Amino acid sequence: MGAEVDFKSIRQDVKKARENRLFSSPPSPLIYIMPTSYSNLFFLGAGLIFCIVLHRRRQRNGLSRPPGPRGLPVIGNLLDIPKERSWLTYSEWAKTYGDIISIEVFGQVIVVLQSPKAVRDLLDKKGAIYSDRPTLPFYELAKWGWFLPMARSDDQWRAGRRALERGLRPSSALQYRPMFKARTHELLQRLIAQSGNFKDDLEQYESATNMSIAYGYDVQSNDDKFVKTARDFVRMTQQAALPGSMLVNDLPFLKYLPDWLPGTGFKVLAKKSCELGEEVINGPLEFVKEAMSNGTAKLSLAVDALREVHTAKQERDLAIALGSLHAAASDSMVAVLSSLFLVLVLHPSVQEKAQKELDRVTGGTRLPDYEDRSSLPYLDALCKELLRWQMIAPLAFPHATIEDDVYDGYFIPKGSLVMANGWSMLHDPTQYPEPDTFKPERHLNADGAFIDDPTMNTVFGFGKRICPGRHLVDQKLFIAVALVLSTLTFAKAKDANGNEIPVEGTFSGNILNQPDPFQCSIVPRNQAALQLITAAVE
Ligand code: HEM
Repeated sequence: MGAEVDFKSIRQDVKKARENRLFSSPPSPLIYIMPTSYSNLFFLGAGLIFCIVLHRRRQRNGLSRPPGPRGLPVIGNLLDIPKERSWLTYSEWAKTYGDIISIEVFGQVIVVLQSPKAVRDLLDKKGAIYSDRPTLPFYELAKWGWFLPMARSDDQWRAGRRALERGLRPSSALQYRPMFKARTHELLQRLIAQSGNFKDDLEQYESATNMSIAYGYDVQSNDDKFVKTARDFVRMTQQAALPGSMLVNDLPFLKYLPDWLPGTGFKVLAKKSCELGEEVINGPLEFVKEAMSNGTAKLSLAVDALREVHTAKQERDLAIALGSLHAAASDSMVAVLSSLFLVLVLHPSVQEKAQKELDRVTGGTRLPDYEDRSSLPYLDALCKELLRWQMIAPLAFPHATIEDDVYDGYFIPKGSLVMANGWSMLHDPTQYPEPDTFKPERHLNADGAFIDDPTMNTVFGFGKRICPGRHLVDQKLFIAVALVLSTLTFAKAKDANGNEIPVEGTFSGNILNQPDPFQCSIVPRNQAALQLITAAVE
């Protein structure tokens, strides 16, 4: 087992750092540009010079950058970027500036691509230039560069990608079908037990599937140490990525200041965050090695891959790939299935239509299975619409360029941060009429057959960085939606007086787009459904 990490003390440090405005969520950008002491004034002056030099260098070769809203001196467009759901603002800007826009924050050029063509031309066809990730000074200090979603495009990232692509390819995803069914049966049972917090139930389902694939590890509760560590780690990385959340990210030279100087508490936080990351990498793999040595290991990617590991470097690469898998996947299906529950509460007609289709196939006397998929086009369309309607990662993760480039007559400097706005592509009213309406029928043709729409791949990102978990999601989402809808009924919850509790149906987030908390009633559809659930988990 890896070194014990004192998570309580890390959480206290995060809290303290927030109070000291080293780390805040959501932050007020102004906090970081208002000098409050002489030392801050010095930092600000040095930062100004740094940004001006950077800005000049980025303007170099005579060509102009893509258009975008004009920013303020030094801080650039910092105040134009909303802290919540920034993809909506970028989509609005597309109407004025076109499919490719650029803005700047403290000298950092940010390019936003808003059409499938621009994304194909740059992120797919020029993947060799556009597949890096930006580094944030806090990530460097916390040594988080190993985490695949934010790793630079170096050899270690390539090794990790190779391991995940191999373990998660379509044929491998098929072998997890029995496990997906079993974990969904457990989820159904927890949902009808009515803990009152379906998000907890979804989180446990999500980590149970991921930990099973990666390590053959059975998650018994949401308090599981490996699960909590991964979740803490991912949430920290998301918070630290928010523009303006860490002063050192905006003024990178601060990282060179000596630790004893006041205002450098972020360095202590970074050191502890590094320990958290190491625990995500090593903790579960140590468990697998121990289980292998005493003969109790279950089939998993780890067991398969450890047989081929001969050097410490290979073991480290594997530990990083698997740690990335279970941490990267920790919130994704929770967001998608929460959206499903919201849709079923807000649109009873969708629930009715899907259940009618399912009953036609199963007769209501058995649970649906993968073999039924070709007879369930509305259900497939519903899954696709869930991924489109409130896509969970509308801006994917930022890519970065490793060379200067010219596109459509615009200059895109090396080191630019490049975001693809999937929201504007999948909410383009010319392709998806009434884009904000949840309408599974848009994915069906006039004969009711499912339409395979290549633009829908946008939900999984782009080029060499496309989500390696996408084939798993295809298998996992279909069976989860089929089992949930065939056995359960969703409706608005009622208060003590029997009045319906209103559901706003709002979403929030800046990196991950998820429904705001809401209450709902979840009950078995009928006695037969209850018996099917009970029999499935026995
Ligand atoms: C509904 C579910 C999911 C969605 C919508 C989703 C979407 C995405 C997106 C948009 C990216 C960024 C791609 C880019 O930068 O261009 C990504 C990256 C990633 N995803 Fe997923 N994902 C999902 C589930 C999963 C699962 C289940 C796993 C693992 C089993 C996973 C593992 C990863 C990893 C490791 C990366 C980083 C890839 C890299 O940077 O090279 N994801 N995902």
